[in-house]
Amino acid sequence: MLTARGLRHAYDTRTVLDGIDLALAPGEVLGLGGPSGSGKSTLGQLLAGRMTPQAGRVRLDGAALPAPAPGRPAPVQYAPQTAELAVDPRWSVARILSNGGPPDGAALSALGIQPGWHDRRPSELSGGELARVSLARLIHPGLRALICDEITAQLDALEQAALLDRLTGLARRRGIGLLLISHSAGLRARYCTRSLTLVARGG
Ligand SMILES: Nc1ncnc2c1ncn2[C@@H]1O[C@H](COP(=O)(O)OP(=O)(O)OP(=O)(O)O)[C@@H](O)[C@H]1O
Repeated sequence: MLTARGLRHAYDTRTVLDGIDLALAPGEVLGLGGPSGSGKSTLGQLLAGRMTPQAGRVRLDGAALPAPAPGRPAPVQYAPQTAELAVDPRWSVARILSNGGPPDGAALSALGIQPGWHDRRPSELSGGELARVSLARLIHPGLRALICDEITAQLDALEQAALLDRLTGLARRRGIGLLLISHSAGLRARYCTRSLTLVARGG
């Protein structure tokens, strides 16, 4: 179980999040909405340990998130909106997929990663294919929670459904908690068992 208690975060003097509590159970698909600038990406990065909250704490099964180490991928991963910016454009798909350790074969097959893509560069994939590769590189046997930050915002409806059907199925089978950050209430209603909404803070 990934939990957050009393999270607070400010950029300079501007408080973006304050008093945020959240729990993400294994295999749960939880939605996170809220207006632009309300702090969804900030919260996602705090939950994945990419930033440290100025107050409050994030815990995985009651313990602090482990520090990243070579050969030990983080149990909570953050998938950003723009897959192109998350991968090295000079690398082959095979290299991208094996960068954090041996590729997780079952995850590759669940996400529909084709062997024929392995020798290609990111620019030689469609947006939907690259989004799948970008997600697959984050999935490993020890993954407990995946924070998905508007990962389908740049995809058409068919690609969006193909990716989210595959990803939510995999997460439920493996007991991976998914946080789906999305502006789309329809998407959250379709894929999430429940949804939280951040409100914009003044000033
Ligand atoms: N590194 C930063 N330095 C200063 N301010 C930042 C930084 N990152 C985000 N902010 C500000 O914090 C607020 C929350 O940003 P955040 O990206 O978390 O919101 P969001 O809800 O994800 O927005 P969107 O839906 O548009 O992606 C915004 O006003 C943003 O300008």
